[in-house]
Amino acid sequence: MCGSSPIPSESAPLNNSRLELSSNIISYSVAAHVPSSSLYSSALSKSKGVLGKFDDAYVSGWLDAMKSSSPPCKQLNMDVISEPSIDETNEAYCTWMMRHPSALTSFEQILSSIRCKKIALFLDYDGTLSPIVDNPDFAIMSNEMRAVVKSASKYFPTAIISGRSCEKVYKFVKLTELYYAGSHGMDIMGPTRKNNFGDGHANYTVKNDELGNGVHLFQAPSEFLPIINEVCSSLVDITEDILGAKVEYNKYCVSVHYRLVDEKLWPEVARRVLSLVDGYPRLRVTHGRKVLEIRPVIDWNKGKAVEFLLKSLGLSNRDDVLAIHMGDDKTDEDAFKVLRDSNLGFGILVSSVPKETNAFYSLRDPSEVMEFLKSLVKWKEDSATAAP
Ligand SMILES: O=P(O)(O)OC[C@H]1O[C@H](O[C@H]2O[C@H](CO)[C@@H](O)[C@H](O)[C@H]2O)[C@H](O)[C@@H](O)[C@@H]1O
Repeated sequence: MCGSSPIPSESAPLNNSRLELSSNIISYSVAAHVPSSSLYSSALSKSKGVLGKFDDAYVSGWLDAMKSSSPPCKQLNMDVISEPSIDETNEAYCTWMMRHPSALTSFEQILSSIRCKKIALFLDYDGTLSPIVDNPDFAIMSNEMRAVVKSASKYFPTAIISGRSCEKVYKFVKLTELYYAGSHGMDIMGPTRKNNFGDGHANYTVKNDELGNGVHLFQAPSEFLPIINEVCSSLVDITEDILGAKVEYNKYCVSVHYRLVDEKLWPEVARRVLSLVDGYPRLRVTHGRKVLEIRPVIDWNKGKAVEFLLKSLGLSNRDDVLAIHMGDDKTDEDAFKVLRDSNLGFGILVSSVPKETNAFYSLRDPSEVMEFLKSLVKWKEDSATAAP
């Protein structure tokens, strides 16, 4: 599985190209893995005349990233993709685990570092709280996972930090007691009962809405919204003939999924997306797990969102606070790095294959995430019972 180079490079070169998106639009071509030859020719001919600098050499840089952006799927169980188990991994994975030990087997060690500290929890959604599935609309969180996240939030301030929009991730999680940082942290909401955060921040707004009556604590400049809407519509148009391509609107970002696109057409997906975004100097393209993400060129990411939330919660610059961020994606590295560099806490990478990471610990998959959260809650409950 790991081959001669065991560390997949999810951070392969992404340009700072620009792009934008649309409204509540989700386009999903028919779910099938192998497009017909007529679809091939349709998809390929559509691109003629727009390539320009987006030639094969340029696109191939992206292709490497696209191919390595999610572990290969070994088994299909219903709609859930089971990634390679630890039993199937080779020596490289074991070596990697020595550098990024399991947060479960290291739980006692973790306890020794968090005892007497106030914990803040930052949780990615896709691939961390829910398993990676083919169709992003079906990335359902189990009731058991929801229950343990709810229990954790009773003891620790807990935030979901996702590439999805706040509204969308809230529809999956459905817990009003949490903080939500959607669009990779560009849209942050908190529960209404704790509405004294964000004072003095330039982008602070308060607005009740359908998100459990939450309040907005931070938002990227609203001028990006029409741009994103426009780009989203264009992306839907230019990918409609690519079987399996899906465009997902995430408010300040747009995702172009290619998980279900035949691999032969991946260069075409990249070419079209890069070409379109190139016309939007204020947008750029990054990649996640079998997804290209179009987002504003602003200095904001999941790491900044973690810092913002810690400050908002009165938890920054304190020796008695320890933050834990758990995530599976390249975008989670910004949060891992902030915690590592500032000594504010540590990251836990959720991965069943070796990856370059700034996280200290690792967990294999969402089921291990759930076990870890359960252990944290149990430790807290036991400590409360044992207290005089
Ligand atoms: O930060 P996250 O919460 O991890 O969001 C990142 C992207 O997650 C979703 O896509 C990923 O999960 C899908 C469902 O399992 C999967 O089909 C897709 O291939 C993955 O890339 C979400 O749909 C994207 O919009 C998020 O940006």
